[in-house]
Amino acid sequence: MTAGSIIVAVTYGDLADGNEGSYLACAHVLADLVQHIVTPKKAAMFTTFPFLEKLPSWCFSAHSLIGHSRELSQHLLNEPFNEVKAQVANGTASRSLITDFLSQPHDDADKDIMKPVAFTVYMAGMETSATILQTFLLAMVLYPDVQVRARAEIDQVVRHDKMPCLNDRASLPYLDAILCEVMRWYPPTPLGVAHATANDDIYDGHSIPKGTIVMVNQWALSRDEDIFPDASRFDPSCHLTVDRKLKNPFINHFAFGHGRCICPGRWFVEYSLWTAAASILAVLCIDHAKDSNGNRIEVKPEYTTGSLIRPAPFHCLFESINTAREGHLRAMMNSE
Ligand code: HEM
Repeated sequence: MTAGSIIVAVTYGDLADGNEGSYLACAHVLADLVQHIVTPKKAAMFTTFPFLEKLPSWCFSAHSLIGHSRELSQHLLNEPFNEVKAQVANGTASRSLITDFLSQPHDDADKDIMKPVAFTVYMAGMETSATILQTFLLAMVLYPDVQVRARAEIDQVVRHDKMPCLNDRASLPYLDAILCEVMRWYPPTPLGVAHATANDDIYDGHSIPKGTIVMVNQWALSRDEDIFPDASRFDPSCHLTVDRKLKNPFINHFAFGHGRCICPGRWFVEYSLWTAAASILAVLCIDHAKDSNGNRIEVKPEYTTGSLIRPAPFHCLFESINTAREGHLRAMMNSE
């Protein structure tokens, strides 16, 4: 929800109470449907047997899902946009991507482009950012030593009654290394995003005809034991040099894709994710939850499959460990 709310705020500004939640819920259902419709197995089937594309959609079991996802897409494409337009007309809109667009001269053709642009930003950013935050929490439960080290770094740099802020970032390299490792450990799009070659090409002696589907296997990159020994272990240190500097900037992470279509939201993620992770670690200890008998509930790193993966639901316990910072955080949340 946090990841989605930030992206909605940037894209559409402050929407009416209740509407933001309903759009987010709708977007979540749509993302789930797309996961069912666009699977790596189906992509392989359509690539191997291209004639399947010519068949009407009712030939496939996903037919009703496609219809429903179309309705949801139309809803998300139009409703938040129309709401912001009405806010602009009655002078209640807060600044956003859409208000910036509406404040400039535009015609219907521009509007037809702007709606999907906003929708794409929102859909591309929401689930990926949510996955990364969930993976961060999962890693903190499973690797308490990493959590303790990250909190110690924050407490050494930031006064104990202050929240960490982006100005502190340069002094907190281990936290940056954690975020790089979260992206490496379980990249949200393990097979990247499919592209097709626009022309015939030759790569490393292999001929690649025009129209070939090309995917970067991020999962293989993440499991390259030459670079990441013991790759299934969560180990932020592998992203740091001996003098505690990040080996590669976060925004160059392979999990953001490559080339012309590399994720344009990566700076946004860098700041929003850093702020969320730093705030969580500064205020809360994340631990295994306990069952009704007081026994620790074990957690395993289990993930959904598909083009976008996320951790299977897991239990964890949050305990406030700094009342002064907790007070700041609550005040910030209540002032919104
Ligand atoms: C940790 C979070 C994120 C990850 C791992 C991620 C990853 C990716 C990847 C792998 C691609 C495809 C790149 C390619 O085609 O090779 C992509 C595209 C894209 N991302 Fe992100 N993304 C994240 C967050 C965001 C956010 C927060 C936004 C918006 C605020 C965003 C907006 C986009 C857009 C608009 C595209 C399509 C770009 C294009 O086709 O030209 N992403 N992202």
